[in-house]
Amino acid sequence: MSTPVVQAERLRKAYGSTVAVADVSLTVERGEIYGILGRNGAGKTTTVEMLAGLRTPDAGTVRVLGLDPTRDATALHERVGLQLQESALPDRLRVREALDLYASFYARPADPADLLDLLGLTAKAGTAFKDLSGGQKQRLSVALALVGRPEVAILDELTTGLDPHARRETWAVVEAIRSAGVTIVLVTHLMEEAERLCDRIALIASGRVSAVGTPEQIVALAHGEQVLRVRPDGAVTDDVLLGALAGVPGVRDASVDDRTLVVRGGGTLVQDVLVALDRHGVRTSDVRLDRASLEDAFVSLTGDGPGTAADARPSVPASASEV
Ligand SMILES: Nc1ncnc2c1ncn2[C@@H]1O[C@H](COP(=O)(O)OP(=O)(O)OP(=O)(O)O)[C@@H](O)[C@H]1O
Repeated sequence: MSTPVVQAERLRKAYGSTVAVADVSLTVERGEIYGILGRNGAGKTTTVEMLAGLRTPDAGTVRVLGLDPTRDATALHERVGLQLQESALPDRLRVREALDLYASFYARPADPADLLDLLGLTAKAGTAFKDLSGGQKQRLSVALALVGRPEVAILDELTTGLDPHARRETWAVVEAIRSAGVTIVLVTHLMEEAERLCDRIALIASGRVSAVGTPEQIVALAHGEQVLRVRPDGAVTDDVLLGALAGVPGVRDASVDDRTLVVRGGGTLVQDVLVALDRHGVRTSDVRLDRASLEDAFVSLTGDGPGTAADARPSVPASASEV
């Protein structure tokens, strides 16, 4: 196997008495979109700032493309593209001017016209920064991160504050960048974004990695595969419902919520549960089967309750699933 693009081992970083990153290890392979997922304050930004050489770890080691981001900053500057949260440019600077300016920092920059095209900004080349929409500003910040033709792009909270349409457009851009051969480290607190884009995800909670895997593996790690909801016809007591499931294969967990039986498990769960209920005289015409979501997995693996969504930034639409 080729050398990993990013290899971080046992990273730690504290700000005074606040331990932002307690113990983070991760390995990013060439060509993947690697997600760093966790709620606000989990330590994601501090982690990627150490990967980018902007902060020196208190302990642990980082290698990016085999180099040390702090010691070999000059060599890595050409090879790592960085898009940090809420990047700002002078109001009057026009899109094309910003790209030309950034291109001048590199020996072999990308063609600004190609980048504008890739990011859907060609029609905005002459527009001042202050007149761009939120999504266009984000896409410009990605263009600026890519202008040095990096092998790795680190993108932090890329779609925070964007409406669902702009968010989807930005996701398409991330996929296009990966198709162009760039390895991507994507920081996000949005479940949907991680699930949709990432090949692998590291779940981070309280400065530690609580799980690493493909979105499917993480979901499976937490819960198995299925969540079944059954609403009985007519009045049935909770005891009868739960009693009917005793010893049924595949059932891992069952509860009753507002007269609905919620069963988690795997295998032939639906069939096993419906047969068991029928045997106990419970009739039902309202059955729903969901795959356990990444959000369920997150709660189960990190111990963070769903109420944590209240910590999310207010600019993020409520429709997005947040951690
Ligand atoms: N420069 C700093 N000085 C002091 N504390 C900091 C600093 N930067 C971050 N922290 C604290 O470290 C912890 C981790 O912050 P960090 O920004 O790495 O988390 P995050 O997961 O990226 O969250 P967010 O998405 O909100 O940026 C938080 O408690 C934060 O308040």
